Amino acid sequence: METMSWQGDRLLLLDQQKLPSEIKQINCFDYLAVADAIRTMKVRGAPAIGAAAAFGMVLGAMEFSGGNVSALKKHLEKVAEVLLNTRPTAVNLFWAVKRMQQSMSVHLDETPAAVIKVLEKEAEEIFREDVELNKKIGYFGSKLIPQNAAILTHCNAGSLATAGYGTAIGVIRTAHSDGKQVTVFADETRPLLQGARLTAWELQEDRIPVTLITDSMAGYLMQLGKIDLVIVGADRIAANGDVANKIGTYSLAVLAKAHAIPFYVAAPYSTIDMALTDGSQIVIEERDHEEVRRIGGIMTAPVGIPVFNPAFDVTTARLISAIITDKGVVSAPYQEELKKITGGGSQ
Ligand SMILES: CSC[C@@H](O)[C@@H](O)C(=O)COP(=O)(O)O
Repeated sequence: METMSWQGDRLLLLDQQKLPSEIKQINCFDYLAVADAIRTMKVRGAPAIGAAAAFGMVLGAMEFSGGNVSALKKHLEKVAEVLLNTRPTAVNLFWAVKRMQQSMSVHLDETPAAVIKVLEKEAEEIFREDVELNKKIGYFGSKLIPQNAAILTHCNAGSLATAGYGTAIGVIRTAHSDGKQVTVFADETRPLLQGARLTAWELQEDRIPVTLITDSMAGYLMQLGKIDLVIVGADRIAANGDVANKIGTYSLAVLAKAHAIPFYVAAPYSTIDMALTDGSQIVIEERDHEEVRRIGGIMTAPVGIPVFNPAFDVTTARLISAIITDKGVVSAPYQEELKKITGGGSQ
């Protein structure tokens, strides 16, 4: 089942809040619905958020009536602001919206209808390109995966988190199809259980062997020698190689280092933010405290108990064995290599 599909007049999204107990699709007929789906994590995962926002820009443009192209451009600045204010950490969102705005900048002497067509083509290209990038990440990453490897992953960096195929899960998927007999341990990923609800489901659907563990079991499994490597996705990679990813990723990287286990990050170029010199500059989203007080909507803590709920953390570059990108595998020192991958540009 596809994460999203563009229907010409609306964006169809697989509602990831409902998975795996319900397979439900939602129609987004306007950009506000797309913004809401991103904010409420019906669509989530850095590249998927970027692609959804690109289609949100198209829907925003389609809602524009009357006026010339410069009025459309102004209207789209408002649309972009709404989309960009949904979630702060994944840079792919900012990258995709900026790319959409740039795509129209060379068509400003055309009619609004023609510009809307340009925007639609660009969003479709962002979507198509993401699948292609993931397959390249899979190709480069699979070479790092030994035969019979037991792989630990966190959150969901699979086809659900992207336009398709996945980044970290894309590497696992390629290694599996290369005949490497891999087995996966999926962290459940509190508080929203992307590992339990999404990764476990996605891998089971694809018949890739997967065992679910709670987040706190990872260290014990490493101590028992049951994990050969860790691979995760990323929401934003700073110029020095520091990586923001789902909360809990940093703890895994520290554990992996303590047990001398390789710790890999897989991400496309659109996740690299050369404008930030290091991870301390990454804005970490803090989400609703009820997400921690409840599991699956059921209260598991005293009413009103103080909570801290950062959705991401930053793993320092020195803990990362290598970053697997669509242009190849890079290792420390990261700055020069990441610059080459992005062409030196910032988002
Ligand atoms: C290819 S997805 C990479 C990351 O976006 C993923 O690991 C992650 O942290 C997702 O967080 P989420 O809060 O579910 O959007």
